Amino acid sequence: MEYKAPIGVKIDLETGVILDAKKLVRRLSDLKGYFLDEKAYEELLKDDPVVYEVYAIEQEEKDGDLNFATTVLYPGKVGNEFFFTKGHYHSKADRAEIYYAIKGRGGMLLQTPEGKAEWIPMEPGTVVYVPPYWAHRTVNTGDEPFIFLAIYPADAGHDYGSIKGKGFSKLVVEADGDVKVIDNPKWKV
Ligand SMILES: O=P(O)(O)OC[C@H]1O[C@](O)(CO)[C@@H](O)[C@@H]1O
Ligand SMILES: [Fe+2]
Repeated sequence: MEYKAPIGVKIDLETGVILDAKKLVRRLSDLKGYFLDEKAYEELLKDDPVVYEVYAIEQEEKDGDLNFATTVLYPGKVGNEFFFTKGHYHSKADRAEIYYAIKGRGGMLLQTPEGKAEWIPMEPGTVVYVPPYWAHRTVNTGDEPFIFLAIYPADAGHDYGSIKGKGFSKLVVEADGDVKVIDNPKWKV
C-alpha cells in the first residue's frame, strides 16, 4: 500500500492566503449574466474589479479524499446586489461541504433544485454545513474582504451550469442601509 503524505499548511488569518496553494482569481467579467442590474454591471465592468480569489489545496477526484480552499470575497455591489461567488451544485450532487468563516461579514445562500432557499448569516467563527443536493453561494455584506475556509469531498466537482442559467430564487441586496434577502424577479423553476 502506497500512503499519501499528510499536509499541514497555514492560513494567513488576515489575508486568507495559503502559500503554495493553487490560486484562482475571478473578476467581474467572469460573472457575466449573474447580477440582476445589467446596466450597473456594464458600468462597473470598465474597471473589471476582482470579485474573489480562491486558494485551493486539491487532491485527485477520488471517493473518500478531501479538498480545502480559502476564499477572499471582496466587498462591493452591482446596483444594490452585494458581490458574491458564482455558486454551484456539486457534480456529484449528494456530496456535502463545510464552510468556516474567518474574517469579515457575509452569509451563505443555499437552494434546493426546486428553488427552496435559505440564508445563513456568517461572521468569524460561524460554521455552515451544506447538506447534499443544496446549491451554495457566499455573499459579502460588509465593507472589508469576507474570508472563509471550505472543506469538500475531492470527487464533489462543480456544477455551475444550472446556477449560471437560472440564478438563485433569492437576491441579497442593500436596502435602506440594511441587508435584505428578496425574491429574484427573474427566477423561474
Ligand atoms: O466555486 P465558486 O462557486 O466560484 O465559489 C468558490 C468557493 O467554493 C468552492 O468551489 C468550494 O465549494 C471553493 O473552491 C471556493 O471556496
Ligand atoms: Fe461546493
